[in-house]
Amino acid sequence: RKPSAEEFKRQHMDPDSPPNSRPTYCNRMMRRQGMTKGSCKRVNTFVHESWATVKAICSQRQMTCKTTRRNNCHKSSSTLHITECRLKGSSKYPNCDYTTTDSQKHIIIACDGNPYVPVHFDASE
Ligand SMILES: Nc1ncnc2c1ncn2[C@@H]1O[C@H](C(=O)NS(=O)(=O)C[C@H]2[C@@H](O)[C@H](n3ccc(=O)[nH]c3=O)O[C@@H]2CO)[C@@H](O)[C@H]1O
Repeated sequence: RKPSAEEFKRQHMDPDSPPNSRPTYCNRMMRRQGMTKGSCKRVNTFVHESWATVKAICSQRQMTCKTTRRNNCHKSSSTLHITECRLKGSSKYPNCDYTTTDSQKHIIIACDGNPYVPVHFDASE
């Protein structure tokens, strides 16, 4: 599927819920957002900030992406509230079982298109 802002929002935006360290958050959200169909997505980060805040990262200085050699990545100037979901080793499809880890980290996203908007979550640090 072509990466798009809508795809980014579906996979990575959860502005309405505060950082959520309930252990079931990831199991619920990964299913609700459609990332456990066909296979269990291994790693996924949800960002508990507004779309305006995340969109604004695209105007930060561009940098080389961590996961590709493209240079349309941008790092947030401040740390953001995120929840990282990581598939447990013991998890067996279709029961996708995730760890839920809250943190406040800088995020690195790729932006594309006109308007120039977030399309890919690259990394956090
Ligand atoms: N520069 C670009 N510019 C424009 N587009 C670009 C660019 N780069 C890729 N795409 C496209 O994006 C699409 C895509 O899904 N890429 S993905 O690497 O698999 C996404 C990762 C991420 O969702 C998740 N993850 C990972 C770490 C973490 O901390 N948190 C976390 O959530 O895991 C996934 C796998 O790592 C794909 O179509 C690719 O072509």
